[in-house]
This record gives sequence, C-alpha cells and structure tokens, in this order.
Amino acid sequence: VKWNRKYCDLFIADKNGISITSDSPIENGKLSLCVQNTEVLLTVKNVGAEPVYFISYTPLYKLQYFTLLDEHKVTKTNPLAIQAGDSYEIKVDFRCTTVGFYEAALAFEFKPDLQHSTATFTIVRSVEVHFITSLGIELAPTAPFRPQPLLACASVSSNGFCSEVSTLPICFFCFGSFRRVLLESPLRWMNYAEKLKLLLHLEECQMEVDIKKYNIPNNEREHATMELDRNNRNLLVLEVPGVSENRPSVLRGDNLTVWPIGKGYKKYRGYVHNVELDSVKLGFAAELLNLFVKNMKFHVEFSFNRLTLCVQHRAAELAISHRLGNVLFPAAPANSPQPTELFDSKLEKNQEQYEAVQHIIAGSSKPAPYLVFGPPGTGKTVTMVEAIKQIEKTQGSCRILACAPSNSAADLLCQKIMEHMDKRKVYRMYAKSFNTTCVPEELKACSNLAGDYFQFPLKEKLMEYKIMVTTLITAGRLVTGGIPPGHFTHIFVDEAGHAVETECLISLAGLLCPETGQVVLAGDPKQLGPIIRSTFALKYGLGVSLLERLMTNFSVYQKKDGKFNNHFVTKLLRNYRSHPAILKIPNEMFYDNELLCCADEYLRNSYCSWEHLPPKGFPVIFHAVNGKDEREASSPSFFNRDEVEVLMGYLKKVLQTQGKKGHGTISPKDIGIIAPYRKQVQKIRQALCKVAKDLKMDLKWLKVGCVEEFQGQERKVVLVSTVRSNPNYAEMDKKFSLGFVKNEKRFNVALTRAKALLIVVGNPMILKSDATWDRYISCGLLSSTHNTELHIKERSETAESVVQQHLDPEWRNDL
Ligand SMILES: Nc1ncnc2c1ncn2[C@@H]1O[C@H](COP(=O)(O)OP(=O)(O)OP(=O)(O)O)[C@@H](O)[C@H]1O
Repeated sequence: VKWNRKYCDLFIADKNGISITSDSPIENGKLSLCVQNTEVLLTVKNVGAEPVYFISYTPLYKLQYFTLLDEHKVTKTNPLAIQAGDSYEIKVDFRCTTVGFYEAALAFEFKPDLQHSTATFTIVRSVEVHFITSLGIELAPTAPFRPQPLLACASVSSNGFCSEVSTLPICFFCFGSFRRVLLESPLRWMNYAEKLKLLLHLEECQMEVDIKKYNIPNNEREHATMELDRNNRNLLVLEVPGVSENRPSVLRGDNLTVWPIGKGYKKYRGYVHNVELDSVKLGFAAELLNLFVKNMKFHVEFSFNRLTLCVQHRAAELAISHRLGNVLFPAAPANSPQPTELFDSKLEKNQEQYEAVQHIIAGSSKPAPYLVFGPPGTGKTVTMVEAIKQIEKTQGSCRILACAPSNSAADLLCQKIMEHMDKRKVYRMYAKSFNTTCVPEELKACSNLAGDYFQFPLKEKLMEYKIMVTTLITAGRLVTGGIPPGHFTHIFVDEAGHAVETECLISLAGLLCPETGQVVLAGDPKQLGPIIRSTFALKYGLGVSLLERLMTNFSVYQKKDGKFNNHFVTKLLRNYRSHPAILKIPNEMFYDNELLCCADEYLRNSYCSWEHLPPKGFPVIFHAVNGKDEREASSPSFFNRDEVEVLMGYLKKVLQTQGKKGHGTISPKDIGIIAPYRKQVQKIRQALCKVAKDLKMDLKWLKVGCVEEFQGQERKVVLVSTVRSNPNYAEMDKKFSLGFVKNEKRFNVALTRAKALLIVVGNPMILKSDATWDRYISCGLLSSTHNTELHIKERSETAESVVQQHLDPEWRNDL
C-alpha cells in the first residue's frame, strides 16, 4: 500500500455517524499528551440515527507500553451494539520508565448491519505520549522559540558583494577580477600573504554580517534597558540573552556601543568587564553614568573583536618579512639522529614514537616542520611532550613554545609537560578574556593568573621560562611584547589540524628563526578541522590547515616505496586509549582498519562486567531515545530534554556503582559528556546541578562540552548526546556543518574519547539517514543479533507518522 495524505485522511475520518473523541483535543486523528504516567479515555460515540456494531479494536503494531481495556471486552465474536445517541469508553493505560515519545495507533472496526451484510468500516486514532520526568519539566523551554529573522543580506555572495561592504576595513571588492584570479590560484610562496589576507577579509566580512543580527533594535526588541550593578555602582548590566552560547560572541575585554534614545546621537563605548549567563557587565565613561536613570532606553550595537583577525593578518605579513618560505613550503635533506633514553619509558616500546622523538631532538627535518600525525589516542600529544622534555634536558639554551588552538588542548599539553618537570621552568599564559574560574587547579601556580584576573609579566621575565604554553592566538602577545625571533628554539603546535593556517602562523611568524628553529606540528586531519564562517573563504581554501596542506602537497611528507620518511614525518597507529569495541567503527570507517588496539588491558576492560551493560564484555551502549529537538526564546541552538534525562540516568548509575562488584572508583574528572549544540551543553549543566544535589557530590570537574572542546581529550567514561530527532533539521545540520548528523569529523572526535565505557544516546531513525551513523547502528544491530559486540539498548518507536508506519508493513520491518 502506498501511503498518501488522502488515503490517511480516509482512515482517520469519523464515518457512518460514529466519532471517536477524547477529553483532550484530537488533531488529524492524533491525541498528543505530555505526561509522567497516565490513563486516557477514548469515547466511541454514535451520533447517527441507526445503531452501529462495534466489532473490534486492534493496535496496528505491537504495543510496548500501552494496555487497552473496555468493560464489554469487544471482539468480533463479542460485538457491542451502540445505539443512536449512545457512547462507549475504551481505556488506554500508559506505563513506562524510559523518557521519550511513544505512539499507539489503534484501528476501530464497526459493522452497520450485523445480520445481513459483511461490510465493515474502520476508524484509526493514534495516541502520542511524551513521557517525561520532573527533571524534563525543569528543563522545558524558558520561552517559546521565536527565530530571529535573517537580515536581507545574511551571507556574502559568491561574487563577494554584500550590503556591508563599505564597513570593511579594506574594500578589496573594487579589484574584482584581479582578486578572483588570486582566490582561484593555488596557495604559493609568491602569493602567500596576499591570498591568506584576502581569505581573512572574506571571513571578516561574514563575521560582520553575522554579528549585526544582534544589534538592538531588531525584530525581537525595540530597545534595551540597563541596570546598575548591585555590587559595583560604576558598572551597568545589559541583558543579552544567548551570550553564554556565544550568540553574540562577547568576551571580557570586548567593547560594544550604546546610545540613549532621544538624547541626540552621541554614542558611548561600553567595556565588557564580565560575561554572565544572560547578561554582560559594562564599564562606561562617567558622562553616561551621570546621565543614566532607571528604565532609560538604549540602542545597542555589537561588534566583534578584530584582534584575533589582526594578529592573523600580521602573522601572514611577518611570514614574508621573516622569510619563512623554507618552513612553509619545505624541501630539505635529512641528518641522522643519535638514540636517547626517554622520560616516558612506555614510548621506548613503540618504535614510531621513539624514532619521532629522536628526529625531533636532532632537528632532522629543519627547516621543514616535523609532522606527527595519526588517528585518535595514538600518542601524538605524548610524543610531542616527550620531545619537549628531552630538548629541555639536553639542550641547555633551548626555549620552547608549546601551543594548541583551544584553551582546553593547551591546558592538557601543559598538564602533561608538568609531569617529570621542574614546575618553575613552565609558564602557562592565558588571554585576559579567559574565564579565571576555568583554570585547572594544578596549573594555577605556573600561570599568569593573579587572583581574579590575568597579569602579563615583562618580556624579560617571560624570556626566563624554558617552556611557554599558550593558545595559538595568545602567542601573538609574545610577538607584540617584543620577544625577538629566534628566542624560541623550538615551536610545537598540538591539534594543528584544528587551526586555520593563519592561526598556526601566529605562533611561528615573528618568533621563529627559519635558519635555526625547529617546528613540530601534531594532529589528525580526520578529526575536526578549522572552523570557518564564510562559505566563500572555505571554498577558496581557508578551511585547510597548515598541517593538512603540508601533508597533501609536499613529497617529503608522503610515502615513498610504501614508507614515510621518518626524518620528516611520523604516522602513529597504535591506540593506547580505548577498548577495541569503542574503536571498531571509527577504525573501519576512517582509518582503513590500520589502527591497532594497544590500550592497557586492565583499564580498558574496567567496565566490561558493568551490571548495566547488557552483553557483558562490550562496553558500548547505544541507547535509542525517541525524543524531541527543541529550541527556546531567540536562541537558534537545539536541545533535547529526553536525552538529557537518559544521560543523567546513566551518569547516576556510573557514579553509584563505583567501588562495587569489582569496579574501581571513578572521580567526576574521569567522566566527560559531549553534545553537538551549546544549548544542550547548557541544559546538561543545569541537570548536573540537580544530580550533584541528589547524590551530594561535587561534579564541578566533570567536563561537559561541545565536540570542539573535547578534541585532544580523553576520559575513562564518555557519554554522548546526539540531540537530533527531527528529520527536517538534519538537512540543515548538513548545510551549516552543525551537529553530528552528516559530519564525519565531529562523529569521529566524539566517539573516540572514551577509554573504558562509551554511552551514546540518540534517535536511530534520524541518525540512520547519515551513512556513517547508519553503519555504526546497523553494525550494532547485526552484531547484537549474533549476540556479540555493539548493543542497541532499546528500539525506538518511529518519529514518522504512525499511520504511514502501519500502512506499509515492509517499511516498518526496516526500522
Ligand atoms: N607508547 C605508549 N604506551 C602506553 N600508553 C601510551 C603510549 N603513547 C600514548 N599513550 C597513552 O595513550 C593515550 C592517548 O595519548 P595522546 O593523548 O597523546 O593521543 P593523541 O594521539 O594525541 O590523541 P588525540 O588524537 O585524541 O588528540 C594517553 O593516555 C597516553 O598516555
């Protein structure tokens, strides 16, 4: 039977004087309820003039959580005559323990004439129950979602024009065809700075368009009001819903402009002192504070901080003036290294890691960067860290700069460097905009944290440290601060595949002496790449990291006779992080099964006999939840309360079973929760506060974050929420490179962080529309049928129309 709307309408229509209703409204044949546990009455009413015989009611597919009851116990052999004007009730009882959406499709069959005709007619009703707990109710949308309409010009078009062009710092569009030729030509040393700067301008142009959406007035708000800060009467508090989700992105130290309505056009610049959940605290000139009265109405203009772009422009220019051509476009012979004894003795047993360390110490790739690449958990970071320690030990006059694109990756790098190292030799320098409360305890003493702000020591003081750790952007401060080129003898960049080339350049240009300095880049091009807003900049190459460009374009980094030249590059393939079950699919899908599982057996098996693991020995759970992806207020970010509830259920189980039945103890810092959208991260954090209270535990160091924050990280137990449950949004995810669906790199990073237990919560019906997830889930179904490996905890009911579902039995079998 091929389903179509007309056919469906035919099934749900009341007919021959019989109607089926309920106390709650039924729309298009469907009764929708949001409940904890419930009982629903469906009323069959005869509003015609003749009696009608009720002969049966049948669920159209197997009901798991619904029970149907009626007093007469109607069946074909026990029909019930419903006289004209009479009605009859059927009780639908719903009992369940797992949150999500559940549907029951019921077909009611009637006969107008019991004696003389065999003709029957059917009416279909469906009951959809959103089963939720008190936690889910707490996490409900704070306000209905009201999308912010896009401005007329929401993106820069392919000819590079947009209505905001005149606001660009350099109007490069005037040069039309010349610029197009430049964009379309490959990146070479001859056009290096010029092309990268042009791409950065395109990116900036898109950022300008994006941030203007938030200016007030907009379609949401006609004006803004501010309040005096309770603790500091010199500050004004402006409500900015969404600021904690980076919409708009406002950081401590940024500026925004306000002007009071009806008081002329004088604009006042506000300095951001603090960013709170939904507001920012601003410092203004005394003139505005003197003028300020309660309920004063303002217009607000947001602007993004150009600093990060400026330092990238500068880096592109410095790359030329400091003659980094041989570093960025390498071709060089090799020297032979001498063997050394390592700090981290486990690396000695791994030939590739050991040799990589030797070559880095010997500087055998110089002036070309040394590359360390390979799949997740293969020890790229620890190899880099070992090389740093060896250089520090053996080369008295060395000065090392170790960088990563994000603060979390830079923190991890620093934490690993600090093991076996005199703490006084290491300095972790944070940007002034970083949240001081997020500095890990063990890094506080060796960082620029000074109470509740960051200080910036004099250049001479900074130059005394042997090892400096910063993010790539903050490395720009070292250039600005006048640290001379060549001061750093070695520059290491971890997670280099995640950085835009110009971002990576910040740590090199102006600091590296190309004749003597050694650059080492580590990363995995199959994990997250650079984050680019402008589709135009992406099209012309800004999405390719320096690591990826070097690996793809230069013969020194490519295999010759089936082997890499380990004087220049090392590919690591032994995974020391995860249980083989966790690696199975990513290994097959992204790494041609080359990845070898070498993680410590005791640690990786520590959850293999966990009581909540249905097939023991395979520590991966895919828990199907038929939830709902929702949005609230003006935030375009998604969340899924049903998945949060399921996640919290597992989290409690993990925390409550520790120390029992042979499980070791687990501390919150050994657990990570990953979600693809910021709103879901926020909701999970909100739910964690409740769990912490219930369990009387401090969960502050349990890391919850987007995938980007987990790149490079690992945890003993990882929980992943995929959020998506509506098929219409999946296409949007693909287009804008959001979420997990249709985004292989994000999938790969999220699913390779766990050491001993991975729990994925999601809607398989949606995820299966993506080839990568389909393989992941199908493999699970397949192996669970064979009673091995991946286990699908619970099959979800379909999110599609139930009527569609029961009309096509073959389609249903496919689920
Ligand atoms: N030779 C080794 N022997 C034992 N354990 C190792 C070895 N090399 C690395 N490890 C361990 O493997 C885990 C992963 O290492 P690391 O974080 O350096 O991997 P990575 O390749 O940088 O991962 P990602 O791609 O996720 O950033 C760490 O716990 C590390 O201590």
